Amino acid sequence: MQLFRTARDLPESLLHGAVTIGNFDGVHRGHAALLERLKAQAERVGGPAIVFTFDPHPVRLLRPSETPPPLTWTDRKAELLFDLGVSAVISYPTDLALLSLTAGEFFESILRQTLAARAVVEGPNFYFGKGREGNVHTLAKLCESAGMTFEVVEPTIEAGAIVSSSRVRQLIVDGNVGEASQLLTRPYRIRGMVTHGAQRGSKIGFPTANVDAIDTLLPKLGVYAARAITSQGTFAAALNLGPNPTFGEHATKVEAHLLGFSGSLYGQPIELDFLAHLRDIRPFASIDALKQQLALDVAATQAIVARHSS
Ligand SMILES: Cc1cc2nc3c(=O)[nH]c(=O)nc-3n(C[C@H](O)[C@H](O)[C@H](O)COP(=O)(O)O)c2cc1C
Ligand SMILES: Nc1ncnc2c1ncn2[C@@H]1O[C@H](COP(=O)(O)OP(=O)(O)O)[C@@H](O)[C@H]1O
Repeated sequence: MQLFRTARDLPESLLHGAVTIGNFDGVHRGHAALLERLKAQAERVGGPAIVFTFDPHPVRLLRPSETPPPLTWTDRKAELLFDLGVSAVISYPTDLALLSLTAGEFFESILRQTLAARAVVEGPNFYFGKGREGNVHTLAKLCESAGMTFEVVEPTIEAGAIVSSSRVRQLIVDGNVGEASQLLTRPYRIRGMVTHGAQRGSKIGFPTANVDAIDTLLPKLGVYAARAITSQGTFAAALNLGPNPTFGEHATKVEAHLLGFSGSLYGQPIELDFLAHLRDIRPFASIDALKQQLALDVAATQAIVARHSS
């Protein structure tokens, strides 16, 4: 299981396998179903199961203003793909040279010369080559003439609709993180670095790690039950994503109170799994009223995290 950030000088073990190309943002159940077919094709041809993905997403280079933040950072995506049994992930450093290849050139350069693929697996809405000129019909013909197997995997349907990264993204934007987790293979996760806040949290008995430098999509503002993954262990966490109106602070921040933790997290990386939306943020008439509500949020978090762990 290896993540490659280049397609140059790949080891021999990555050649002659089954390949799928795509963004795999979030790594959802539709992706998981496609990877089952990828693994079956890999076994059939006696080679590796390879995911070829892009970093950054091609649209980020072509139309930056139209690109929402991704659901997963590259290392996380690779970790999730490895958990689903993929042999290797190639995260291609997307550049304009790659994006200007025609469908035929892309096929020749990536699938034939770089990977010497024996089988290719895609969903029906796969497009490739300059201006998205190639589709599954183009690819089927190219594969046939090159003697490669090509398989199209039908999309996964859940509750009457196709499972897609954009559907997961919408659920997250709506704060519906529980439903998003159902469509993903794991709870929705963000990462960041712990910075200094106003130093109020410990004074009121609920210290919070303020999390900065988040590089993926943020859920709707609100209070959430979460799980915090730190270098000092994994903890249940009551999370506030938004302002602190009780203190007249209106800037959005992400802060997590870790249950059963004491010590310092300043300057350290942290990852947060969103398990459930608890309530909206609101101003409280007094600090005591806020503290009473925080105690309820902590109890709710404890119950939800316990349910997730069992
Ligand atoms: C689970 C949780 C829920 C919170 N809910 C609210 C809220 O509804 N309204 C509010 O004004 N502040 C809320 N807070 C934020 C506290 O006001 C905040 O943690 C405190 O101001 C500490 O800020 P500091 O980290 O900058 O010191 C919440 C914090 C947590 C951890
Ligand atoms: N249970 C805990 N949950 C979160 N942070 C904690 C906890 N215990 C100690 N800390 C530490 O205390 C800091 C938060 O304290 P706080 O008074 O809210 O300060 P700040 O306003 O700088 O975030 C965290 O960044 C972390 O280093």
